[in-house]
Amino acid sequence: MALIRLLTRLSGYVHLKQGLECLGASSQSTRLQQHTAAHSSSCNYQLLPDCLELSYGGLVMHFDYVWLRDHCRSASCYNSKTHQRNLDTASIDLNIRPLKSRVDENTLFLTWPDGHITRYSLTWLAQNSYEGQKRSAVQPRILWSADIYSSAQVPSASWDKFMSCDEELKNFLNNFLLYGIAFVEGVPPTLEATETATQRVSLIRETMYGRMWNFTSDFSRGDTAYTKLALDRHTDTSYFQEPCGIQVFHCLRHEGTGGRTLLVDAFHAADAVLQRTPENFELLSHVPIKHEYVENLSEHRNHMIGIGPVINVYPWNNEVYMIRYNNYDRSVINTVPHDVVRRWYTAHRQLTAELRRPDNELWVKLKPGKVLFIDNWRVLHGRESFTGLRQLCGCYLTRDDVLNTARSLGLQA
Ligand SMILES: C[N+](C)(C)CCCC[C@H](N)C(=O)O
Ligand SMILES: O=C(O)CCC(=O)C(=O)O
Ligand SMILES: [Fe+2]
Repeated sequence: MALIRLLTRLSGYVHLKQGLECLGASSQSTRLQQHTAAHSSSCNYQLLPDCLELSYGGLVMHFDYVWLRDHCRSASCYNSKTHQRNLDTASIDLNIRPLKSRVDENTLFLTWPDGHITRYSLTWLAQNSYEGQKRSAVQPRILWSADIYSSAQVPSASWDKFMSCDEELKNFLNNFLLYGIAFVEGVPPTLEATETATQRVSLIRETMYGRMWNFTSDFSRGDTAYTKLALDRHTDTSYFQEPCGIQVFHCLRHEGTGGRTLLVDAFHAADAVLQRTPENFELLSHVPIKHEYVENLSEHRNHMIGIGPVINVYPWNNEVYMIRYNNYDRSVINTVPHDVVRRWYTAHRQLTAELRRPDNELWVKLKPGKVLFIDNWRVLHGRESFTGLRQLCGCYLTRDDVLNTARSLGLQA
């Protein structure tokens, strides 16, 4: 079925071919070339009937003319103080083409039928072209097995520096973005200090579990998390339309045995599925799955529903950005026919086998003072069963605000 779509997406040839087709049909197309003397950055472009083709920095790119007019950054079209568009896109003639064009070393100039001139920096065009985006990752990451993560010896942030020094926060966030987990050590074992640590990174995302939570195995809520039972690897709040981006755990005390935390890089597992069986990856990234949380206690009544595929990818580069994987909270499958259901179960089994490979399991014992941040869109968590009193506090964070902090420190996020 959609495998063919996936393969064309991955091959990256489809648009190049379209470009050549418009070249073939270009009896009236203008052919202009310019070789700049500077370095190796030679630039060629031609005005094809329905797009501008630009070769620059080793890339062949195609820009639609309406797009080019829409992305004019001149003072009348774009407010560079607010970074907002002034131009009314709906006023652009959908058949617009430039009247004149030229290029110098770094800049392409287009003159539009009304005389308006747009300047585009060639590097800006390369960065913002579809062809450029297709090759690059939105979020560079290091996919890990337990061995890869352990050998990397990723340092934990230390509480004092973390709170006072931006460089420490930046390193922490850099590790968090690369691996999907990061630790702060030396945090006072209190809910208040945990809250202070999280607020250094982001806004707290309040949910029906509260803002900061502090829980033990008292079954105070209608969920297995509030017991002493083992929990298999999963993402939390898969039953939200937008699952919580980050989860924070701080074990304030444990007098007993067991209770270790399990962490698994689900993007690494998804990548193994993609490499070995692309049609299974395709199914997991297209079949909509419902997750549901139904709580019916006298003090707590909640009914949450979230729908979306297990693997969520950006369609232009097939990069995975979010996984929903929670077999406890997965609800009835009733939106696909039985033959697709069968193939989906096969695909889900393969992903599960990858997630359960012992070499993908990172086990850590959370101790008072050690705060764990987990990317809940990427890294699954679970826990071993335990005995005794175990008290865990933490919260969820707003993903947008974590990424915002990272960007403000100069990181790609
Ligand atoms: C973390 N905290 C104890 C507050 C909530 C646990 C939520 C558990 C739920 N089954 C889920 O996976 O989303
Ligand atoms: O008890 C734990 O270590 C984690 C439980 C859990 O999965 C959760 O609270 O989300
Ligand atoms: Fe959980």
